[in-house]
Amino acid sequence: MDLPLAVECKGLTKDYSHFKLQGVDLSFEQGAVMGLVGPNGAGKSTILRLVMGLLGPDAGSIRVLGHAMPDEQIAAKRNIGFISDDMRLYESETIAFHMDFIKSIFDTWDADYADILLRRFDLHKHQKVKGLSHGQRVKATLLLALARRPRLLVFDEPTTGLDPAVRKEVLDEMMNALADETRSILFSSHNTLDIEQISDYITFIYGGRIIESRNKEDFMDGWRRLRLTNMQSKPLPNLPNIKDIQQSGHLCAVTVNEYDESVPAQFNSAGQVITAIERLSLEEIFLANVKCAKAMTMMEFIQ
Ligand SMILES: Nc1ncnc2c1ncn2[C@@H]1O[C@H](COP(=O)(O)OP(=O)(O)OP(=O)(O)O)[C@@H](O)[C@H]1O
Repeated sequence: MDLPLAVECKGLTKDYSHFKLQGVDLSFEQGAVMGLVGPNGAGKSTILRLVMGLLGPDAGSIRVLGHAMPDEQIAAKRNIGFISDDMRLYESETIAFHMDFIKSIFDTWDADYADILLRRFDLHKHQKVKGLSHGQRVKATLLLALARRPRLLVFDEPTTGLDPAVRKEVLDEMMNALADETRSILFSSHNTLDIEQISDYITFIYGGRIIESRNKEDFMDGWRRLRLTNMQSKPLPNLPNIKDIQQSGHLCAVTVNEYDESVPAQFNSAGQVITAIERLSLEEIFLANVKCAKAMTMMEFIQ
């Protein structure tokens, strides 16, 4: 029997006074990692809160592991581990207290795995929360979520404020949690390296809208930077997929998406000499997407 999708959002809309999440479609299958990337205020946390049933949408539908949200959130949440910055542990209690507390609620608690995570994360279970550093708090929260063995992990900015070593530990453990092929992760991050490293799918959000959502290989493969020399100052071909142009004298760097073999041919036909065609990192794609989306928003505003 086919498993239900890990997350299936259709036409999600949420209207705040100064912000609107518009027509968000977002789906991925169990066993996959979906990374949400976008600038501050793009709507990433709002989407995660909708997925968790912490907010109700104004329009659209959400199913998580086959459960309609928010109506069936109690059933869904037995199988979801959620971590966000605004989650609070009891300051005057120990990590062990929290472990016992979660264990008393969730019969899926895996005590052996919890002990392994304590050692891996170098945490002391009798230490009180108020004495933990930021990185130790993130690791303790991750431990509490992972040791429940949820089918879906939802993380809002899991690596913000972590040093590179702790960041790696957290990412490694997120990946370890996927060893079973039906476990899934939905997470947001400003850190494009994290997204690039562990995601199967990437969704880019800007101004409450999805700009691109596809599997990582297609996402990364669709973007190129063409370096051109244009001694006779001929106009560039008029292509809708040109996303950025940097001109310096006769040298020009053109960033395109939806790249295929026909693109260089069109530049050649327009009399441009291509000196290099480069792939972009996710960081560069992020910056090009933001620049382009900002320009589009300005155009809509002016019209
Ligand atoms: N409860 C609320 N009431 C009014 N506006 C809100 C509310 N929650 C979020 N917003 C607005 O929605 C927009 C998107 O916020 P959201 O937290 O989803 O963005 P984000 O992409 O997660 O940003 P960041 O990367 O800075 O965390 C922001 O403009 C924010 O001010």
